[in-house]
Parts: sequence; C-alpha cells; structure tokens
Amino acid sequence: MKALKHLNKYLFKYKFRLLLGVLFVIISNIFALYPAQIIRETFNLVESKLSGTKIDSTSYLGDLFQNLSFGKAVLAFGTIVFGLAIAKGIFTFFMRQTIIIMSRLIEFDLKNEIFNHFQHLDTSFYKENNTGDIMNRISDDVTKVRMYVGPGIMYTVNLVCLFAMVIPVMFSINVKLTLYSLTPLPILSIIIYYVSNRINKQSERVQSKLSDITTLSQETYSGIRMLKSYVKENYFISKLFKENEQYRSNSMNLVRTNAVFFPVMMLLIGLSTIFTIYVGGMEYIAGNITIGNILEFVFYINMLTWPVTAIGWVTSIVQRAAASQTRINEFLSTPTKIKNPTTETFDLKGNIKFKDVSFTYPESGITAIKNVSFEIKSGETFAIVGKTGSGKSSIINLILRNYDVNNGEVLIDDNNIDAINLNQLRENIGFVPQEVFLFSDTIENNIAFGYKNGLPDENIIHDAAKNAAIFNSIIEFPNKFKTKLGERGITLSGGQKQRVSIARAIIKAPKILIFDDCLSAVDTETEDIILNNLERVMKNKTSLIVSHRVSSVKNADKILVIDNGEIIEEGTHQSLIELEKVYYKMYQQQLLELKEEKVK
Ligand SMILES: Nc1ncnc2c1ncn2[C@@H]1O[C@H](COP(=O)(O)OP(=O)(O)OP(=O)(O)O)[C@@H](O)[C@H]1O
Repeated sequence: MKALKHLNKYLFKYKFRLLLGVLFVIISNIFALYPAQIIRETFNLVESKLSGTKIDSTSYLGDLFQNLSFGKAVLAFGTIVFGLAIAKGIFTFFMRQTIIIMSRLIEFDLKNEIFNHFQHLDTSFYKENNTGDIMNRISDDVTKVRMYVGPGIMYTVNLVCLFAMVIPVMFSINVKLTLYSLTPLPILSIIIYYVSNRINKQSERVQSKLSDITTLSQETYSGIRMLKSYVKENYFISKLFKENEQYRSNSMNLVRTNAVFFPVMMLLIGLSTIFTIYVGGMEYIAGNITIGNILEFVFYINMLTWPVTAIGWVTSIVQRAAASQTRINEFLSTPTKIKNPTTETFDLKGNIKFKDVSFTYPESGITAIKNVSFEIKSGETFAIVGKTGSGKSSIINLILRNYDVNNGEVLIDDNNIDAINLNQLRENIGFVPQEVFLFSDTIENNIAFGYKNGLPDENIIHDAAKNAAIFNSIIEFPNKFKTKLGERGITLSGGQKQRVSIARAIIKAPKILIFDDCLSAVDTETEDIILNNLERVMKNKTSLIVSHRVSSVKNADKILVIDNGEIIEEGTHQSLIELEKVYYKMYQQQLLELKEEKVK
C-alpha cells in the first residue's frame, strides 16, 4: 500500500477537482435519500385513505398535500420522486465528470513521468529489461493505478457518505429491522472480494494469452519470408492453434465464474430485501413501524447494496493498483548512472584519446576492452578492424558514453568524457550503427531526422543522399523521397537501408563521424564511392570507421587491429601489410574471396 503514496502528489495537484467531486457525491446522495422518504409518505397516505384514519401529524409532506385530492397527492409525490431522480442523475454525472476525469489526468501525468524517466535511463537498463516489460509499466500498470484514483476513490467516498447518511436514519426508525436488513451485506462484500480476485486472475490469464497470440502473429507476419523459405507454415499454424486453444479455455473459465457470480449476487441482494419485508412486516403487525417504513427500508437497502458490494471490488482494485505502482516505482527509482555533468558548452574539436581503458559490461560481466590506449587527432580518419566479438562496438559505446569505463580514461579534447557536456558531445557525433533502425515514415523524414536545426531544405536532404550514394536509388521509386518505409524499412534492401542511415548521419554535419560496420551490406564499388565522398564531407573533421572488412579501412590515416578486447597491431595500411601478421592475413584472405566472387 505504501507504493500508492507516490500518487499523493497528483491527488494534491488535482485537489480542487477531488473536493468538488466529493461535494457532488454528497449532493447526489442527498437526492437519492429523499425519494425513499417520499415513497414512505405516499404509502402512509394511501394506507390512511384506505383505512380512513388521519395521516400521521409528523409527516411533513402529508401536511403539505392534506388539502389535495387523493389522486392528485399521489401524482404530486410521484412528480417529486421523478424530479429528485433527475437531480440525482445530474449530480452523479458531475461526480463522474470530476473524479473520473481527475483519474484520467493523473493517468496522463503518470504516463508522462514514466516516459520521461525511461528516456533518460542508460543503455544498460534497456539491455537488462525486456521491451514488453517496459511497455507494460506504461500501459497496463498505469491503467490499474488509474482504477484506484478513479473508481476506487469515487466508490469509497460514496460508500462513506451513504453510510453516514442512511444508517443513522435507519436506526432512528427501527433498530431491529436495521440489524436484520443489513446482515447479508457484509457477507455479500466478502464474497465479492474473493470472487473479484478470482475474476481478476482469470482475466489476467486471458490477457496474457492474448498478448502471446499477438506476439506470435506479429513475429509470423514480420518473419513471413523466413517462415516460407523454411516451409514452417504448418508448424506455426499448429503453434497458434495451441495458443488459441489455451486462450479459449481461459476465456471459458472467466465466463463460467461471471455466470455464477452475478446470480449469486442477485440472490444475496434478494435475500436482503426478503429479510427487510419479513422482519418489517412483523414490526408493522407489532405496531412499531408504518407500512411506508417497510418500503423506505427496501429503498435504503437497495441504495446500500451496490456501495457495500463495491467494498470487495474496491479492495481488490486497491491491491492491484498497489502491486502495479510498486512495479512502476521500481522503474522510477532506477537511477540514471550516466548523467550529463554540465550544461556548459565547449568548443569541440574532435580529438579522442583512450588511456589504458578497460571495460566490463555490467549486465553480462564480459570484459570487452582490456588496457586499450590510442589517440585519434581531430581531422584524422581512424579505423578499427577485428574479428566479430573482438570489442569494436564496445569502443564506440564508450566514445558515445553509453557506458562508463571501469579503468583508465576516455578523453575528448583532453577533457575526461564524464566531465563534459554529454548532450553537446552526442549532438556533434554522427553515428551509424551496425543494426540499422529506420522509422515507419518517408525516406525524406528518415534522413532529416539527423538534422539539427528543424526541417532541412530539400537540397540538403538530396546532398546527404548523394554523399551516401543512395540518391539514384531513391529517385527511381515512384514516390521518390516521399516513399514510405514499412515496418523497419521493409521495402528497402539491406544495403539501401544502410545508406539511408549513413545519409542521416551525414546531414547532421557532425564533428565526429562514426561508422560501426555499416558498409557490410554495400558492394565494394559503392563502398569506394561513399568513402571518397566522406573524405570531402569530413575534411578537417574526425572519422572513425569500424569494420571487419579491410577494403573499408585501407585508406585510413591509422588502423587499429584488435582481438579479444586488446590492441594487437596498429599503423597504416602499408605498414601493417609490411608487418605481415594478422592484418596482412585478413587482407590476403579478403582479396582471395573477392577474386573468387569475380570468377563466379
Ligand atoms: N550490451 C552488451 N552487454 C553485454 N555484453 C556485450 C554487450 N555488447 C557486447 N557484449 C560482449 O562484448 C564483447 C565484444 O562485443 P562487441 O560488440 O564490442 O564486438 P564487435 O567487435 O563489435 O563484434 P561485431 O563485429 O560482431 O559487431 C562480446 O563478447 C559481446 O558478447
């Protein structure tokens, strides 16, 4: 329950709505209370007319309508009841408009708070938690929390208010009748608590099966080419059938519980009414109450039934909300380890220096970098080659400060990377990752995403595309730069996607350009064109090219060869060839592969 304290700041923020809501609850209950008393008066009037006795002098309405004919008096009572019902309806509407809307506003604020926090969390957070979990916090969990600040609060206030108004009136009329007619209600509440917990668990099972089915269908559709080429259609059909079967059986369980639940509830409510009429009848015979009082009690019991029922429901809402808020708080209290230390700007030149750097991934414990030292001077084209898993991308992760080093120092223009303005550093780096990510948007917008100052001019986008050697392919599409890319750019080939991603980095006009093995799906001729363009675009700026292909790095000013997180060779292409070691062997091997491809 403590977890829900987090929401108090929002309840305080919307205190006026909440107070107004409480006021409307009170007013709507007042309008609900009077009809019961008017019905009592009506029946007392009818009884007195039928028995020829004079109406009770304590009856305020009886006096008021004393001079009316019997028919007119009953009609007048009916009209008042109708008017009060409308007034109650109006205030119930206001009550929902204030409290339920407040809960929607809190839901909105909480979603924003979580989303903002997620945006600032480190890369490692996203490695440690799966996307489904992260998405659930912001959707499912927030919805459950909203049920507490909305219906949860509204029904609790309503219950307290009704109890305070109705129970004293009931006791003042007849203690025995009050005790008898209220007895079934707590039983009803306890049953509802257990049943609604059961219903919740069953609905969760149904929901989770449904999300399994959605995930499976989504994977099937996005991997349809793979699925067809491996002739796995029947396998997936039977897999989906099994999931669907479980979904059906879970849904059936839920339907069964609901089917038993409502009649049982109606039975208990009915029992309450029967008790009231039976005990009320006895009391009437004994002369302790009037006939109108019995009817009045039936009304009170009906008024109390739903709020008392709601105790069980609200208890389970609060429990679920507390569990969800605990999960949300867990994420909200995850600290951002990599913070921007300063907002002060500096003149970034683009010198990068690694001084005896070692780094271990906190999430896996893998030591990816061991005592690495090198220096990239501003304006240089620097390259890193190595086998897969040798630590190339890890070096880039450290330059982007996605992680902090364990030992040693990463220096940018002689300043420690953890002391400089991180946003400024990242804004000045044009990074092309190994795994291309394109938005489901137009090619134009995907490239313009990298532009720093609002929307770029068409020519700027075209230039970036030309430099990335993708312009000619784009203008061949019917919609040219306005071509929409499907989910993850499905309409483009692997090499085209990489080049759109390169154009996005180039349009940024970065001071440091980093290519993380992003030319792998591009043929060597196009690779040459892109690298030549880069020489021009990145003149006097720093370029870092990471690759496992010698052709991508051979023109670099300096090449670093790494293996198992350590530098094993460094120098220019020529000097490394002359060394006749690892780089030389890689080069020979790749030359051979190229020759074989040409022969084919
Ligand atoms: N986010 C991560 N969390 C945990 N371990 C990681 C992570 N990224 C990489 N590693 C591990 O660190 C080591 C170096 O990986 P890295 O991605 O730097 O290699 P790489 O040279 O870029 O390989 P490739 O050419 O295949 O991309 C590998 O053993 C890898 O399993």
